[in-house]
Amino acid sequence: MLNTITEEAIVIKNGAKTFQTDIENPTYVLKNVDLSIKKGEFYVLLGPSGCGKSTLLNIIAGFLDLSVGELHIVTSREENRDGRGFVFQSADSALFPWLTVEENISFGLKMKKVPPEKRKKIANTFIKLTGLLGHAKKFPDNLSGGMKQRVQLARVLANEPEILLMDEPFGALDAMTRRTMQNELIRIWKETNKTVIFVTHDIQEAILLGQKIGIMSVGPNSRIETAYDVKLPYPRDITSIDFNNHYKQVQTHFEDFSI
Ligand SMILES: Nc1ncnc2c1ncn2[C@@H]1O[C@H](COP(=O)(O)OP(=O)(O)OP(=O)(O)O)[C@@H](O)[C@H]1O
Repeated sequence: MLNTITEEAIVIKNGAKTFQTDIENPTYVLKNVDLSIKKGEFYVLLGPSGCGKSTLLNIIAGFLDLSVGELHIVTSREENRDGRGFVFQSADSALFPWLTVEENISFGLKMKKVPPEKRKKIANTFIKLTGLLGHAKKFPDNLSGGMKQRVQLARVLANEPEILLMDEPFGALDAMTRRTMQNELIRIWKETNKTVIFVTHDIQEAILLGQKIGIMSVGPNSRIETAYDVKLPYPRDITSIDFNNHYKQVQTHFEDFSI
């Protein structure tokens, strides 16, 4: 069963972003971006390299501001920023190598002055959820790429964000580990009911994961050209005829350039 979708969690109206200042006619990376993501939805941002996917994700994360337009984030937190958790492509640069798996996962809780016993309990919950049982006392250097990405995900989840922002989180993993992590992410999303925004330039990954795919046009002036619904049940079979039909339909948006 798909997660229940009831209301909007993220809305962008007529958004634009330029990194240029002090000129009269700036070049916009993003222009006329309209986006609406429902609470509990798994939304994939798909587009060619350099079109502005990470820029858009960073705007939703609050790391960057829109130059033009409106961004609305709806979470139940007093500080909306607390409602958002960001998973980076590289776990190596996100994790602290001098802390164990458990310490990495509970780091944010320690910063929030959560008492040690409660920290341990929360860390254990997410160690279990992300399949890290038996690895709590290890250091990141002694883990595989997939395990490190699990730790990063567990650390983000331990802060209980309502919105999970993921920037090509499996891009650096080998093909088999990547497939395992994709399946794990779907399981975790279903168990936790988060809103997920997932960036990729891989059409197959987009169809495998997303309920909706925001297909971005080539930059500059990139926008969400189409919000494409993937009405396939999970887990999805990449060898099925239905999957292949979706693939062909999405691919038509990218026929003029390689993504
Ligand atoms: N801080 C910055 N200052 C200036 N230009 C930037 C900055 N960040 C991104 N850009 C430019 O914005 C455009 C979009 O970059 P972005 O990284 O968002 O694209 P992307 O779609 O995520 O690319 P990729 O798939 O290759 O990671 C690029 O032309 C990039 O050079």
